[in-house]
Amino acid sequence: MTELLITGVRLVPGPGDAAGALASGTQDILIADGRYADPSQASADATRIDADGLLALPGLIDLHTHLREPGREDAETVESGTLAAARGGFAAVMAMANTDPVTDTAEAAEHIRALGRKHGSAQVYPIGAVSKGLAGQELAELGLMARSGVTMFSDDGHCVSDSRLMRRALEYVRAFGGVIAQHAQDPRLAGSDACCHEGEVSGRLGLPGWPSAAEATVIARDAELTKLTRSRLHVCHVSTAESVDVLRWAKKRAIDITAEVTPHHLLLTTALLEGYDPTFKVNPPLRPDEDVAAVREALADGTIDVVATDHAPHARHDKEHAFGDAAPGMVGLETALGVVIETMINTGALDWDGLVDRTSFGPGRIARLQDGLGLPPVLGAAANLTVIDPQRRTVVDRDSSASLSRNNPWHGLELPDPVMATVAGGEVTYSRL
Ligand SMILES: NC(=O)N[C@@H](CC(=O)O)C(=O)O
Ligand SMILES: [Zn+2]
Ligand SMILES: [Zn+2]
Repeated sequence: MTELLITGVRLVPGPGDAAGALASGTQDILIADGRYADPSQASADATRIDADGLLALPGLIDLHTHLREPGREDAETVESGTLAAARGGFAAVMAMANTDPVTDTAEAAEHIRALGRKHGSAQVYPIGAVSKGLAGQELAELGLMARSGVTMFSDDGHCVSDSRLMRRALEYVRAFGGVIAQHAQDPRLAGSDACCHEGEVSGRLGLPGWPSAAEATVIARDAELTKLTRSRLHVCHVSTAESVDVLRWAKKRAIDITAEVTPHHLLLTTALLEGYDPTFKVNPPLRPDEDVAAVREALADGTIDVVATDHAPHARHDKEHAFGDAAPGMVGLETALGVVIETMINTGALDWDGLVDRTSFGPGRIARLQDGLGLPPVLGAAANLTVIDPQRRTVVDRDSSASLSRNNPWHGLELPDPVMATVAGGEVTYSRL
């Protein structure tokens, strides 16, 4: 029997009152053989972690991680990416399908799961592609992938722009309670060269524009298709006020739609593009202040359900190019919780229960994860826990990252650096205590 006793920690079990959940407040938490146990039964030789003054949250879950393995192990591997996840407080990550080969079969999904079991410092759940090879033509083997345990499907990196294919995908996953996660980008309004929010800055810098309408119109169409098929839709990386309006409208009509916002869209703005530094190139692009305010407000009121990182590591030789030619995407696993604390807790927009909902319970509900993930700690359940010091702050240094990539937009910024220990699936995956 291995026993871990976390002493004097203040537990934030999250909103709601689940039967048998540990009470909120300061206490000792015992994890015996990976499961929550009665701390009064701890043996004398239990490993002790002194967590006086720290908070314990249900383990974070990231719905949107790019691990790059198989195919681009020079940018990230399951090992390095999940190490970054553990350092960021994540107990589990959902791995996007845009690898090489694409995760578009049950075998490919099983391969990701096996890599996660072998090398993972976080639990790894594969996301299946919607279309074969992400080509947007033919549906992938959604049913077979579902039978192998896949619950979420996405062509992320590409939009499922064909309305008929989107309708078929939504119809298909409805049978088994799956969800389609859409990268909302109308390729006719924002093509593959679009790299800057369309507005004053894009005009002045001479960068191809990505209008807000390219996102909002796809969300509106997909909401209608979700209603038509009585299925379930999740919207990736929502970035604008117009998209938030569409989400509010859809939710009011009881359409089964959820949405995520990234840490970078909660804090960074279009103004950063002035220096043409490709570190700040991302899809969808960074937006102006008004949009940042709108997505924060939407996350606070629940119109946007969750935070998801869209951790998108890129090797130097793909990123260090002229702005227009560089690969889009930025890393984010290690800084995500710090950014959410800075933008949502330190501003009073969310309380700790709200943060637990947006970073753990919400993602767990959307992806329908099992294994004690996204739930309040309950005696007997597998432990997934993030221990934090919300006061701790650091200047971000891209070179101290566990990620293999250095496309870090937070480099040089002072941010909360809260994560002290992470427990995933009953195992301590990271600790600086
Ligand atoms: N966000 C990005 O700019 N890039 C992502 C793909 C995506 O999330 O659309 C990537 O895979 O690099
Ligand atoms: Zn995307
Ligand atoms: Zn992505």
